[in-house]
Amino acid sequence: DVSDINCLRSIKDSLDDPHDRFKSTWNFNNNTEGFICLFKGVECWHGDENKILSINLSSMGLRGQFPRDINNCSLSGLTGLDLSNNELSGPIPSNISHMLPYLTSLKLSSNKFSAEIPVNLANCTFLNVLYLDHNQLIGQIPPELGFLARMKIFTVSDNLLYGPVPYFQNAFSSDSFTNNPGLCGKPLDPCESGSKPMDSFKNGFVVGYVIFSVSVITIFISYCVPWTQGKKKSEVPWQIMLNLILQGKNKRKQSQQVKEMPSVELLHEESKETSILVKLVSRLSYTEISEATNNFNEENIIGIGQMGTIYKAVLPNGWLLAVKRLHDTYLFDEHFITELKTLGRLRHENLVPLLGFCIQSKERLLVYKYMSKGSLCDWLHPEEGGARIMEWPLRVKIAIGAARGLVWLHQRCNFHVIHLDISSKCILLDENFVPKLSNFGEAMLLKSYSIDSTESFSINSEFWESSFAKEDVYCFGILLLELITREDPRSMTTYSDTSNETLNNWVTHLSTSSNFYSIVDKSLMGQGFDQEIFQFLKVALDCVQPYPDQRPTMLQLYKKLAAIGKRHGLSTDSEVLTHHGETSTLRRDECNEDEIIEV
Ligand SMILES: Nc1ncnc2c1ncn2[C@@H]1O[C@H](COP(=O)(O)OP(=O)(O)OP(=O)(O)O)[C@@H](O)[C@H]1O
Repeated sequence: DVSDINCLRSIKDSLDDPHDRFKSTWNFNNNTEGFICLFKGVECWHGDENKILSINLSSMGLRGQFPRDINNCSLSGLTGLDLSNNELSGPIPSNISHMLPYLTSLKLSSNKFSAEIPVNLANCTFLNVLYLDHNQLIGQIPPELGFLARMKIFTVSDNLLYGPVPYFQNAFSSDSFTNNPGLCGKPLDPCESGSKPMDSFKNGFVVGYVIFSVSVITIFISYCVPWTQGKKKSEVPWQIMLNLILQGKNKRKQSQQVKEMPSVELLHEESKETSILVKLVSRLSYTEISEATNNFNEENIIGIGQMGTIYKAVLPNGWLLAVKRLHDTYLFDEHFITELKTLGRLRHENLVPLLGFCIQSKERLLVYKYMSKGSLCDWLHPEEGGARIMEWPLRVKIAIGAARGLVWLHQRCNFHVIHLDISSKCILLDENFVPKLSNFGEAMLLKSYSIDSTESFSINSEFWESSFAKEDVYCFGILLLELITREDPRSMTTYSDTSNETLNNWVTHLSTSSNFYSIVDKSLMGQGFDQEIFQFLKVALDCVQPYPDQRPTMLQLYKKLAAIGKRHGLSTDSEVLTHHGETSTLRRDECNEDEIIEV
């Protein structure tokens, strides 16, 4: 049958067979009936007829994606396909039932298949055996698979699945579902009330949010990964998944990584140091990023910072990203690495998610989630002619959220992060105006505990407390003043060589100003918030005290702001307040392995 021969041709073309385990036996220079039945892994209905019954290409070290043109095989009724124990990646085709309608056995175990299990599999109504275990499949098991009445063997263990196990007519043992981050329900532990997506709106929202976050990443992977080289191709999904989903389950030895960090001089495309960065953040394809930004088209520029130009990137499916393209490789390599080694491994609701990076010859790219409302600076100081209303409650929300992010950075277990560049420019706002700290290019990463005082990163916590962290507190104070006065502290430093002095003069002027009303943003006055604004001002002035030990810690500051913000329905953060206590550092045994890590 010609179609079966073409089917095999397309499979041969689409799979990468680096060890030549099957391709050399698939010789098409033969026209005798039944010649394909002698191909390795091919079984025919009858040995003298070119009609394929099943294909078994397991354990051959094959690479590539699920063979897309396999649908030619459907005419004769291919019933078995075994691609298990290879290195295949990418999604399982969403139209698999059209490709292989007569499948009775599908074995895809131990590969790197990602994305969701296609619902369409439920239309392969003859399926008896379905092995999808040991892959990187995400999302829920489509409940429709439960309708496959003939299914005798089914396993999805060791994937990234979550949500309820569907009801199957043939009950499968728990082994079929183990080692997934969030599967529940028979035969596993019962789902907590709410883990079924439809139980309530709230829970539906939570599941939806997870799906949304994972989908963004997955889609990004599926568009960007196929163009990356060699082994990297298969590593990317794991990096992202580990960062975003399994953080608690699969924590890295962060303190060790502090020591392993690459130095600037050694950073180039294929260096070992670059591969260390790959352990932290996904390495992405230059071609894909370039395409998503319309070849770094001027029209895609959304901002120009000191370190680089920010482009809006649109993936083919419409998802939005922000790409920072560094201006000068040599000057900014250090910032580049610092951003990756700090922000790259942190996930928190008040930090902008850094999704990936790219190093290609002189290009250095950082890829972030797109924050649709831009930076706080853009809102407080719009371009000439633009007027942006910022009500007081919104400013309170932003201040508290940003403080929350900073407390989290200062109080982390394992290592602390000091931002050292806090300003309204580094606070990005998502579509709900949730503030997200960005620009970690100058951040400092410090080990929380000096287990071994000879280690270069060990540092006396008292010294750390009084100098570095209080630097962030000072900058946060300036930020609060900016929120209250709507004056741009940068404008005070731009034209002056003695910038700090000018800034200090401004602060002194504000703190000594006898007339509170003269310094507050006029648009805020008389709205019923005057007393609150005054309380904020007092907190801000505490932060900008000349001596670091006179300033509050970030935690104390956060608590004060949160107490003021209560009136606006902004709940205090129990994780930060009760779990981390009053002190600036925690004893190691107080460290909770599951620190707040939010997508
Ligand atoms: N993830 C993002 N999503 C949406 N817009 C962003 C994002 N990151 C940056 N921007 C926009 O690009 C602008 C420039 O950002 P960028 O971080 O490069 O410069 P900056 O804040 O001026 O800092 P610096 O000068 O220190 O590099 C921001 O003000 C913001 O409007």
